[in-house]
Amino acid sequence: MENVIELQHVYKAFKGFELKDLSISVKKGFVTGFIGGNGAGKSTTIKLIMNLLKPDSGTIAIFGMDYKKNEKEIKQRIGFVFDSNIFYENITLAEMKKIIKPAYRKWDDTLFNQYVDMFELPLKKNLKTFSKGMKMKASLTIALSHHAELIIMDEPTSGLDPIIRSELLNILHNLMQNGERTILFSTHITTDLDRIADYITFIHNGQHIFTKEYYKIEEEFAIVKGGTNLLDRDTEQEFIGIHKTNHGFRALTANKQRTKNIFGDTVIIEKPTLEDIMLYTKKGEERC
Ligand SMILES: Nc1ncnc2c1ncn2[C@@H]1O[C@H](COP(=O)(O)OP(=O)(O)OP(=O)(O)O)[C@@H](O)[C@H]1O
Repeated sequence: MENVIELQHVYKAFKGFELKDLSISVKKGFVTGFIGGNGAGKSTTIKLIMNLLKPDSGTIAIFGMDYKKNEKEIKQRIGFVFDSNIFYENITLAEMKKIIKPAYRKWDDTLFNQYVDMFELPLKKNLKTFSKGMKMKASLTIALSHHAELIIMDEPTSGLDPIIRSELLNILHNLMQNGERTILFSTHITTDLDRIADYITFIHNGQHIFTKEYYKIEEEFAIVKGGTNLLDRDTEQEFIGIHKTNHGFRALTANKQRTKNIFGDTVIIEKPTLEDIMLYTKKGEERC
């Protein structure tokens, strides 16, 4: 399967933060949900992927190409759906289009007008009067109007109400039907990914924890509940993180089958959410 994005051993340091040896790939034709808590390094990774930041070491290939030689070609094929605050606010959407259109070889006015109609966006109103949801749709319209093959979205649903979020997720779902498009979608609203993500990439504290097909996460990981009498130094090692109360424990395992073999019927095993995986990974780290 073709990788549209490939990071190999990428290292980037800021004062007090490091992205460490990040090797991740994003597969063509799928939606990859990019998750991690606040400050995990999602935006930094996206900036590296967009060439808005340079890695200290390691390599980044987009569509198999390198930014040093092929920046223009790569940028033609990416649509970046950014945080609404980056918009030039004192112009209309029609004026915005005029500025952006000449930069793209494949700009398509018909498509632009179709999305403007579909999203019910006003062309002649100042962008600063747009709501967050409208800004998101305007940003997506621009990405789609130049036939972007790779759409990168940094926290696209944050700050949107549930109705607009749901609408956006439906739009993204429909966009994926031709199999040619790839979406990388960073979020900490993990429930949004239930509906559209094929793969999940999880980073924590600047480190890549895993990239997995969504359905495999549910096959491999599990929430385990039982009495604290079952816990000792050895059994605790089975879990990524444990939460103990007076009544018992709740823990996360990355090996559901092994946990079943060890604990049998003495524990309750449940399906984890992505939020559980993020929370217990943090808990596990605190325990160390
Ligand atoms: N230009 C910069 N200079 C110095 N430190 C930075 C810079 N950009 C990001 N950082 C730091 O890098 C860390 C990771 O930030 P980043 O924005 O990548 O995280 P994130 O996963 O996107 O978080 P959030 O979900 O809160 O947006 C943070 O500690 C942040 O303060």
